Amino acid sequence: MCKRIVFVGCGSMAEAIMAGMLQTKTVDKNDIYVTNKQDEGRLGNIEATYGVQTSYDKEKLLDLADVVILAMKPKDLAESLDEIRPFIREEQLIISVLAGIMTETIEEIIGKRNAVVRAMPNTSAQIGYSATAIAAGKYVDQEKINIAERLFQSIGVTKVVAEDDMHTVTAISGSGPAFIYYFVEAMTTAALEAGMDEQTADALITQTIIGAGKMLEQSGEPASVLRENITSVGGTTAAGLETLKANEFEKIIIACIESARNRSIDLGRTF
Ligand SMILES: NC(=O)C1=CN([C@@H]2O[C@H](COP(=O)(O)OP(=O)(O)OC[C@H]3O[C@@H](n4cnc5c(N)ncnc54)[C@H](O)[C@@H]3O)[C@@H](O)[C@H]2O)C=CC1
Ligand SMILES: O=C(O)[C@@H]1CCC=N1
Repeated sequence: MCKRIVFVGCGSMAEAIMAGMLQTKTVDKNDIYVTNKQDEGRLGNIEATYGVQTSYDKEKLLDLADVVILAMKPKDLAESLDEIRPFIREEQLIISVLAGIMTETIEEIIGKRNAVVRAMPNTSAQIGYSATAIAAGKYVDQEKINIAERLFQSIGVTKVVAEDDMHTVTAISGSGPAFIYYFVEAMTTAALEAGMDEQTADALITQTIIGAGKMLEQSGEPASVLRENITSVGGTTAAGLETLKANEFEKIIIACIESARNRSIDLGRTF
C-alpha cells in the first residue's frame, strides 16, 4: 500500500498499530510519519526503534499525509485538532482510534467534508492479532472504507460495523484483552498460592488461553459446547464452574462490559 500515513499521538496504541503495519510489510517505514505532544521526548525512541519519520512540525507532516490516524486520548482531541485543523485537506482520510468519540464530533471540529473513519483496534495489533471494528462517518465512500480495512487487516481481523455498535465493540474487543489478562493474573495467583512455580504456571496458563482461542476459531463449536466437552459429571471442571456460578461470574462479566460501554458513551458526551 503506497499511502502515506501520519500518526498524530504516539502512545501505546499508535505504536502497536505501527509495529503491526511494519511487521506485515503493509506500509513501508518511509511512508509512516509520527508526531506527538510537543513536550514529550518519545519521538526519538520511536524513530530509533522503527526507522519511521518523526517530527513535531505538524504542518510539515500534515502536508505529506494521505491518511491521518488520530491516536491521542479523548481528553486531548480538541487541543490536538486545533493544532492540525488548519493543515487538513479535504481529500485526506481521517481515522480515529479514540474510544467513545463519534465521527460526527470529529467532522464538526474539522469543519470540512473529510472522510472520517472510526476504528477500534486492540493492543494485540503489535503482533498482528488485533480484532478491529471499523465504522464510517457520513462523508466516507466505499473506497475509503477499503483503505481503512486494508490498513487494519495488516494488524489482524477487521469487521465493519454500524457506528452505534462502537461502544459495545470498545468494551468487548478494545478493552477486552485487559479483562482476559486480569483473568490470567487471577489464575496465576491461584497457582502460586497452591505452591506452583511462576514459570511453569505462566507457560501452562498462556498455552491454555492460546489453545482455547484456537478452539473457538477452528472447532466450529460454540463456547458453550466447548465448555460442556470439558465438564465431566462430578469432576473438577464442574466443581470450578459451580464456584463461578455461586459467585455470579456471568453477572459480573455483564456488568464489566456494561461499565466499559457506558464509559465509552460518557467519553463521547464530553464533546
Ligand atoms: N490502549 C488501548 O488498548 C487502546 C486505545 N485506544 C484509543 O487509542 C487512543 C490512545 O490510547 P493510548 O495509546 O493507550 O494512549 P497513550 O497515552 O499511550 O498515548 C497517547 C499519546 O497522545 C499524545 N498526545 C497528547 N496530546 C497530543 C497532541 N495535542 N498532539 C499529538 N499527540 C498528543 C501523548 O503525548 C501520548 O503519547 C485513546 O484515544 C484510546 O481510547 C483504542 C483501542 C485500544
Ligand atoms: O481504556 C481505554 O479507554 C482504551 C479504549 C479501549 C482500550 N483502551
